[in-house]
Amino acid sequence: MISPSFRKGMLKERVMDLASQTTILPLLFGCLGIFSLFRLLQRIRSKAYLRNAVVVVTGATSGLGRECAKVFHAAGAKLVLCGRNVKALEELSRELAGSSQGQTHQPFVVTFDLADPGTIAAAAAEILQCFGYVDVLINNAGISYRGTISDTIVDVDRKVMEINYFGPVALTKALLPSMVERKQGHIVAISSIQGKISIPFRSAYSASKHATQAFFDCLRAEMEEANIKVTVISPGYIHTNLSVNAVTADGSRYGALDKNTAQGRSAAEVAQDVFDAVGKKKKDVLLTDFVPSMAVYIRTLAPGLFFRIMASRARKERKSKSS
Ligand SMILES: NC(=O)C1=CN([C@@H]2O[C@H](COP(=O)(O)OP(=O)(O)OC[C@H]3O[C@@H](n4cnc5c(N)ncnc54)[C@H](OP(=O)(O)O)[C@@H]3O)[C@@H](O)[C@H]2O)C=CC1
Ligand SMILES: CCCCCCCCCCCCCCCC(=O)OCC(=O)COP(=O)(O)O
Repeated sequence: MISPSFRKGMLKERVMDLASQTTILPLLFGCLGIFSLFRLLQRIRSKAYLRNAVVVVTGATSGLGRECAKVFHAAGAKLVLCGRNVKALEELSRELAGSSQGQTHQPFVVTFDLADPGTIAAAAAEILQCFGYVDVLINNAGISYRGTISDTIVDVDRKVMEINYFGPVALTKALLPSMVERKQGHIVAISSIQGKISIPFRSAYSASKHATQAFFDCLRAEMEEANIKVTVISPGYIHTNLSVNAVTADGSRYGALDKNTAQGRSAAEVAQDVFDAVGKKKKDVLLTDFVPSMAVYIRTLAPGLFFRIMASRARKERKSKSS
């Protein structure tokens, strides 16, 4: 037998439930609606920012650079494609022109070697001649490295620093005055999670990416007054030829696709993230899975633990190579 007071309590609870549902549900849908609208507006703003913008992509012959070229071109950017291989760049330029949907622009091609400091000023002048100015410079070109510090000749350290650090720095400095004059511009550096943490057997690569992070962080602060935006993007593994083209201790090509790289994210997907980050004028972006992201936090908050993990990683890798 249910007592009248108990029944009354239940009834009160049901009424309260119904009331809370009727207020919470519309509130929830309202918030979702506002959030979706906000994201839509953000996407429209990003696209408007990059439509008809002059975007320079270095390392456009393959991997992430090639995919960035596709994404930015499809969004209506005016591209300048850079690399060493003129045939590959012209092929890409034709492919982009052929795939055009909506209002797109025929890309220009500028070839130069980032490892040759003497070519960069002339390359920058050629880039500026394409459309008369540059809105966005994407410093994407780079090479990786594999080797032990003890076996690696210093020329290899210099080569990696030249391509990954001094080259992009020189190109940025050469294009900066015209951006400052226009009080408008955006510099993007494709770094790596290895610009935030060092992992064994990648000394030269990791050092070049740490230097990249530091330089472009300084640039962001110094250029704020001139309205020049700076975005540093730090991806984890991407499925590209980066490991195949990596340089080794004696300067020879590594020549193999590593398992980690093969299992990495698709370059097209990462290029879309790069587009979104640039469109939103983000300052610093990590594009990695949970574990590498955690590694960045552990390096900062518990460095001792991070160093132990890295030492154990080095021991294991050395053991697996010697067996
Ligand atoms: N793949 C990955 O796992 C990750 C990559 N990154 C970064 O992404 C960027 C792109 O690499 P990714 O696409 O993976 O690798 P790829 O090897 O596919 O592409 C590298 C690009 O850099 C260009 N390049 C290399 N050396 C030179 C040079 N001396 N002068 C001019 N251009 C040069 C290459 O052009 P060319 O035809 O002239 O050789 C190529 O277009 C790099 O900065 C890399 O460090 C960051 C994190 C992870
Ligand atoms: C939840 C506990 C977390 C514990 C953290 C353990 C630390 C794990 C170390 C993870 C290292 C990740 C390295 C990622 C490296 C990477 O993504 O590099 C990208 C590249 O630039 C690829 O270049 P490469 O030539 O090295 O293939």
